[in-house]
Amino acid sequence: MTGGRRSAGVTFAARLTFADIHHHYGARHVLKGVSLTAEPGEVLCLLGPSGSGKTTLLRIAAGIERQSSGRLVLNDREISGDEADLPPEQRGIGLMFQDFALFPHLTIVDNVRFGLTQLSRRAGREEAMVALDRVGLAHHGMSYPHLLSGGEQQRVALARALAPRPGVLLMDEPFSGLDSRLKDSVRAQTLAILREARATAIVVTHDAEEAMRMGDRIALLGGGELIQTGTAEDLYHRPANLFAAAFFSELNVFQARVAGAVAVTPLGPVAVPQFGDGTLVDVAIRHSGVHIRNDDQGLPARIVARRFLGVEEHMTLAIAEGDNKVQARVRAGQVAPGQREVSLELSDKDILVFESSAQTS
Ligand SMILES: Nc1ncnc2c1ncn2[C@@H]1O[C@H](COP(=O)(O)OP(=O)(O)OP(=O)(O)O)[C@@H](O)[C@H]1O
Repeated sequence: MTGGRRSAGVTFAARLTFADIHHHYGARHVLKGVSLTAEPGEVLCLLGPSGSGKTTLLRIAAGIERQSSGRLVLNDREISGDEADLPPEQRGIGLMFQDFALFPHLTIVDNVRFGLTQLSRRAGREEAMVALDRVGLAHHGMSYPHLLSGGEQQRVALARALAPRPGVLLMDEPFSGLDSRLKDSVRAQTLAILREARATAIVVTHDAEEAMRMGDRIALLGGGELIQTGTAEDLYHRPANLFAAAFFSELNVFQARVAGAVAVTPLGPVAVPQFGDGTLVDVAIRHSGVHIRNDDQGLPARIVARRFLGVEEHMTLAIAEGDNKVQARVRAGQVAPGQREVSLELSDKDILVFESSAQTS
């Protein structure tokens, strides 16, 4: 091996392309034509609710599951499709499971060596130590898993997955087993290690905030379809539809029919020049976009419920006219404890309008 310890263990990041992947479990169509590319060296977060097909897509990439149709291409080489179907160990793709379970009876270094079966025992141990060094745990090589904290065990699992230097590393909910206080620091460490190893990583999560914290890009899956791919900013500011918007923000949603380029909602009229008259639209207003004014010049409303959340308060408000309720997140302390009547205004940037999928007439 050439190079010193600090530069050792760098992977040759690969590009992985999913081309029109379909998958069925019996009669259930769980992936419906997913086309997606993870670029070399990027961290791509695969985000979606439970059952959207995230794990199935990873299993297909790893070669544990064979897709019903579609191709997988690593760099320019088909690894699964009409021409080829390489077994998992020949794909150069690493997989780190949700329950990163380590073998309790093996030392840490032997746990990491486990994925290096093609090497001699001695070379395997050396490579395992390089991988442990990368995650800052070389000094624990001769320990056993139960002596390590949850965060350290997670890093051992990461070292094990990186040790064979996969071109692409797949991680299925890698932080779900950690308690919430540990999660932030382990996530930051993992990201730093992935960057240093220059690995291409696909990270599955159902947590939009986690995807925003980790991903260079995010691919949002819903019902087996790819809904939208982009940066966190793209998905937050320009969601493709109501599903994507609701994944990234808490929303008040009102349905309205456009008349004269305006949609009238209980919170007032919203200009919608992009929609023709008669179009049924969903007007989504972020909870964080409903503000309490310091004067009485806005829309009158009454506080029905309020919950203190530290920096913010979550409020349920009844609009004076009609029987509508809206949710708002406001700065804590802005409204006096006993105050009931308030005046509302909206920030334009927190109003998102989509053609309604429920096109009833
Ligand atoms: N082996 C299987 N046999 C039959 N159906 C399956 C199998 N594995 C998954 N499914 C179904 O396929 C769909 C997609 O599952 P998948 O585990 O890929 O979703 P997911 O987005 O990873 O969900 P989660 O976040 O809950 O793990 C689900 O409806 C699931 O019930």
